[in-house]
Amino acid sequence: MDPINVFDYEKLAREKLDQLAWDYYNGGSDDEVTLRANRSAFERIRIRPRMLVDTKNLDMRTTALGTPISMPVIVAPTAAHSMAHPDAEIATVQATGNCDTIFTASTAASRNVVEIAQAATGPIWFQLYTHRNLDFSRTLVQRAEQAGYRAIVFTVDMPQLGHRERDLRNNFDQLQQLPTANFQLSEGFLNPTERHKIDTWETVDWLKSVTSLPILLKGILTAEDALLALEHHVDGIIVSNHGGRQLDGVMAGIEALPEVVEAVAGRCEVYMDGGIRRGTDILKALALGARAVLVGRPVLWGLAANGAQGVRGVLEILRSELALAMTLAGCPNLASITPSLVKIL
Ligand SMILES: Cc1cc2nc3c(=O)[nH]c(=O)nc-3n(C[C@H](O)[C@H](O)[C@H](O)COP(=O)(O)O)c2cc1C
Ligand SMILES: CCCCCCC(=O)C(=O)O
Repeated sequence: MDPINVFDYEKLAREKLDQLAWDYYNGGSDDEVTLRANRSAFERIRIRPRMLVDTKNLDMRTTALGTPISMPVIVAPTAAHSMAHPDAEIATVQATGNCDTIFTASTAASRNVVEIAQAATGPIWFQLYTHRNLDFSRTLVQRAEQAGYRAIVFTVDMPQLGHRERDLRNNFDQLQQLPTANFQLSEGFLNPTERHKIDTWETVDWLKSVTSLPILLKGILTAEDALLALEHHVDGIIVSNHGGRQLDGVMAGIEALPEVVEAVAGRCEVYMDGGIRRGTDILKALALGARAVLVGRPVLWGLAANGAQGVRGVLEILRSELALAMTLAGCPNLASITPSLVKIL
């Protein structure tokens, strides 16, 4: 039977992936409290649907930093897609473009920034982890800009890798063993373990000085940091706990979203990720002020299950679930999805 929800893709991925890849993809840090919270927090938010609303001409199109997208769903940056499928990021970027939305390429992708751009069939963003050698990072960012990426997503929640016990038990040292391609782009091979360990707010200023692309900070969870992000003139914030893979015990993305949205007060775009698995999850995130959501693992499950077709299958399921949720909640368009649509228990 064809998958009818993204959890069906998760089961198919489980059958295809070896234990090491499965654990790397699906695992979180420490006790995985935050990983579970990313899902369970959605259950504490209930929808207040409106009846007898004309939703015949349902419209879920929006823009992300000015780029038109067909639905408020964007593909999150995730490392090393070659562990899921030999077509790797080439399949993912093409399937995402064919769904008319944005693909975010990870610094730790298994294909390099230029190859991914050349294969793209739609808009792309580039996610940055800085390198100890900031000249290398500058070159990477500028290469992304030249290759046609439309924004830089600077991930700020990883001064160091989280304590991922599944990977430790599998003897999987990500920093040494992840199949990454960008680190081989420059003068000779640069070891991916040579991450820049001292990102500070000055790094945001540095980034602004080396690119004219809009900058989003990914990994913000508090009003305090959202205000600092505004002081440093970012264009967008992605409320995220890195899929429960960094500091265990932090708030779920959906729990942190309202305080960030309130602090930002419309001064930049706010996105969220973590645990989005259903159209109703997307509806709740939009009601709490996200402009769009990002999805991580479900895309990897689709890729593992059936390459580009699987990625497209996952994104189309999310689209049709969101359409149904909007119809049943009486929301003909995204503007009609407001905080009054939800009640937090
Ligand atoms: C296997 C895996 C690899 C990831 N790699 C990156 C990465 O390279 N850069 C990054 O900013 N976030 C990375 N993330 C975090 C995602 O961008 C995103 O925040 C998270 O997966 C969202 O949660 P979800 O998987 O529940 O949708 C990764 C997540 C996973 C599961
Ligand atoms: C440059 C090597 C670090 C890769 C980390 C990938 C990642 O973000 C993850 O969550 O895993």
